[in-house]
Amino acid sequence: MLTTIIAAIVLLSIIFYQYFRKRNSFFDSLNVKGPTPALLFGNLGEFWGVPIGLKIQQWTQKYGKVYGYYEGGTPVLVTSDLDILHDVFVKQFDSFHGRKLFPLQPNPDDDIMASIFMSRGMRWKRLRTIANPVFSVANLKRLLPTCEVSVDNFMEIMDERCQLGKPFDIHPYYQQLTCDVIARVAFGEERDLQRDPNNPYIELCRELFPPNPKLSKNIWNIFAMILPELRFLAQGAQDLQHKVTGANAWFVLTDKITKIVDERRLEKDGVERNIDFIQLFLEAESEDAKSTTNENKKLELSNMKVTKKLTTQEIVGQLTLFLVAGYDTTSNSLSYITYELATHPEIQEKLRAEIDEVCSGSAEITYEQVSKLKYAEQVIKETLRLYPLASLVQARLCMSSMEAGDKLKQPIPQGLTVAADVWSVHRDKTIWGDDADQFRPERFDEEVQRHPMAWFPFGAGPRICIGLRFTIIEQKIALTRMLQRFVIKKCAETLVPLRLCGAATVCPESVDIVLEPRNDI
Ligand code: HEM
Repeated sequence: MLTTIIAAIVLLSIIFYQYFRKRNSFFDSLNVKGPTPALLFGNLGEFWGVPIGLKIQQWTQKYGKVYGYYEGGTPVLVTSDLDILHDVFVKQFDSFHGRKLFPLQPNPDDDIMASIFMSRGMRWKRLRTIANPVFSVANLKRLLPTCEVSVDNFMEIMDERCQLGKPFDIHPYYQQLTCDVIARVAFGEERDLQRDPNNPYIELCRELFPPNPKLSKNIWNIFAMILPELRFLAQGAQDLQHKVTGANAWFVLTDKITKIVDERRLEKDGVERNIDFIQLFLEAESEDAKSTTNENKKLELSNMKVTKKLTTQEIVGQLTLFLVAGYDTTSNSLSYITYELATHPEIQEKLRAEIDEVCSGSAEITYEQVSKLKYAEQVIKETLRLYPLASLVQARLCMSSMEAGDKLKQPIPQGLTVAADVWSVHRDKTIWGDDADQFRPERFDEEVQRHPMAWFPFGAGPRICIGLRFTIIEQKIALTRMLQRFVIKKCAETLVPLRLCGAATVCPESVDIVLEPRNDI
């Protein structure tokens, strides 16, 4: 009996060992280099304590512009080659319309709440076609006054911080601001959430973007990464855990937002409201859930017709995503900008001069004024060049085997994830010059012709960030009000250089500054 058990254990060990070895030789078979994977974990262990985007950048320095690593059992091809990136994100979109799959995410093809972000194929096309007009110039103009209300409330808080005259970390305040803005424009929130200790969203949002994710919270995630074939077991275990300990932040948020959408539906006609995303989505709503089924196959964008209808669950899915996407990215961007302005007083002065010239004397900021803030736009672009904070999501799943770029010797196989190393591209001296690591917004002023993939903090191609114009407006309004009133100063507590952390996005550990009132007005 004992001998049989030992023999079985030995046999199983040999089978597992062979299986993991074969799995870890995927890139060898494609003749693609990369960091050596550990038998079970692949290269997961190397992400410990380092944001993934930055680890990938370090590997690029070692292995070059195309290499592969293993996220547990999932091989990921990384590239910073501009032509391959252009093929994957733009030219060959029909073969790369799916995003990288996260280990425990619901199946994007049949999740009834799938957002634009997660969906793919026909379903993505349909959701994107419906959501695009929400961010049209006409709607952005209508949303601008709502944004201003939030920024005015934010300025009151900043006034108080200024009067205290003490250093403080501005990042959590920007998080409150962007959460408030998106809650107003997405689902018509009217309370000032920035001062509300019971803000129903902020802690949930923070939970979804922890600066230093704890292993214990992600145990099922890690299990699913190591054994993707058994992810259904991890999924079941996680569901059970949620039943016992309470749902995770995403589901709590979707519950809250479902209630808001339901209440709005019951609202009588004629209630006066600022325009918001719910309103815009409800106009495109339908009960026809069947119209959402996806055909996860090669897209033929040019021949595709889409039904302009949304189900209630889809509305909730989109709103939850907008809240989460709009909150974290924009607050990080504003924090990085504040750091750069504090450490580059001459750039801050130049930006202030532009703001004074374009916006002086007007109580409200108009869309036309925002559009004239060219230097502000350069400051935002340069910040996002140095800190492409959302690089993790700049990846695609190859939906059908495809040749990409001239430098790959064989087609990219179906099912392989291709990730962009945006940090390396954005700091590449051959693209940006010897001062690539310096903060110099003027570089976006020059008439230099660059490759279309040289700067892409918002992604590229048909799946480029839908909130791009919205976030630029929001950031310009916040910067305008800040510089109209204060001088942002670095202080002994300012971490120079910044320490970066984060998981889903790369964020500054803290941005400690002092606000001084302007003495020239
Ligand atoms: C500084 C601010 C922001 C940055 C850096 C950023 C960055 C990105 C990136 C890199 C992507 C992936 C693009 C790709 O895969 O090619 C993305 C997608 C997306 N973003 Fe943003 N984003 C920002 C703000 C926002 C805001 C304010 C919203 C909504 C209000 C938003 C909504 C979305 C959505 C819905 C997608 C998915 C688009 C699709 O798959 O079709 N983002 N964003």
